Amino acid sequence: MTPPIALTIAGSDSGGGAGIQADLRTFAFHKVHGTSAITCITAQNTLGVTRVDALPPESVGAQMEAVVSDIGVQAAKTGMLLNQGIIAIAAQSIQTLQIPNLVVDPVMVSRTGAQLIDDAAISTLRTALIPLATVLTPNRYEAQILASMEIHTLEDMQLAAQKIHRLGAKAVLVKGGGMAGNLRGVDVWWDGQAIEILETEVVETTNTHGTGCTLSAAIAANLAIGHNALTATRLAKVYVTTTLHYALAIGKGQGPVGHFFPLLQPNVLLG
Ligand SMILES: Nc1ncnc2c1ncn2[C@@H]1O[C@H](COP(=O)(O)OP(=O)(O)O)[C@@H](O)[C@H]1O
Ligand SMILES: Cc1ncc(COP(=O)(O)O)c(N)n1
Repeated sequence: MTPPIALTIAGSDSGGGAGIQADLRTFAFHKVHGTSAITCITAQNTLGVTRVDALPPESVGAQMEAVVSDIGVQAAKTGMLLNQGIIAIAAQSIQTLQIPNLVVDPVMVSRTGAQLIDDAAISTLRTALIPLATVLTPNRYEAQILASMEIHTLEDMQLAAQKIHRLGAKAVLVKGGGMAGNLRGVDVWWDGQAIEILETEVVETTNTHGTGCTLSAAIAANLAIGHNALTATRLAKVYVTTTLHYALAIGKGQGPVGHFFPLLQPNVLLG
């Protein structure tokens, strides 16, 4: 068996809900072999992040080189890259290793609005990494920074997607999880030709930890399988909505989305 192969370049979430843990689980449930280049280690649970340790940028570059030179990848995604040095080496390695199909989740601001990386890192993300993206997936707050505008309405999401597209990504998906009301289930796609509104039902749960990581990993998995970028994104949106329906009520805070639904029928594996 020779499965499709995807690479996640992202941070570790000790609580298992987001970061590389969510990415590898998402790849597996798409029958895609997951590989990883770990950028940082967070001490994290459902209540928040208590500590972050970055890996040296050279370590991130070496992990990418090791995976691609031997195993090869059909798609990659980036998640929490943390600092300017890691962003620069990730961007450089993506080019020299000629990684096709890149999903950039520009992890900069949490859903609560807290900025996670400094201004120098945001600048390198903008100029070095975003232009390499096949699909760029900012949340509401990241889109506000990248488009230099406030986002309150569906029209604002559309305008922001168009403005951000000028940074050089092939397609931009402005995600609606941080919006109000029904817009929480709406993402806006712009690829320079057509606006597409990707809408699913809103799932009423506070257990939404890992939605962004899961979405971008699912897009990368679908690209590795061979879907075009818009189809890959539509399928990923349905996948993340399903994981919200099966979200895990664990911990004292915001629990993670749940990926086990294909295993819940009797007679699958141990049943
Ligand atoms: N309550 C919800 N119901 C349905 N879809 C949601 C909900 N919250 C987030 N999503 C979806 O999850 C994906 C991730 O979006 P978002 O939560 O905005 O990203 P991030 O985790 O980066 O802040 C998007 O496709 C968004 O539409
Ligand atoms: C290591 C790591 N990477 C990314 C996120 C963002 O998570 P979300 O998918 O909820 O936006 C996180 N909380 N931790």
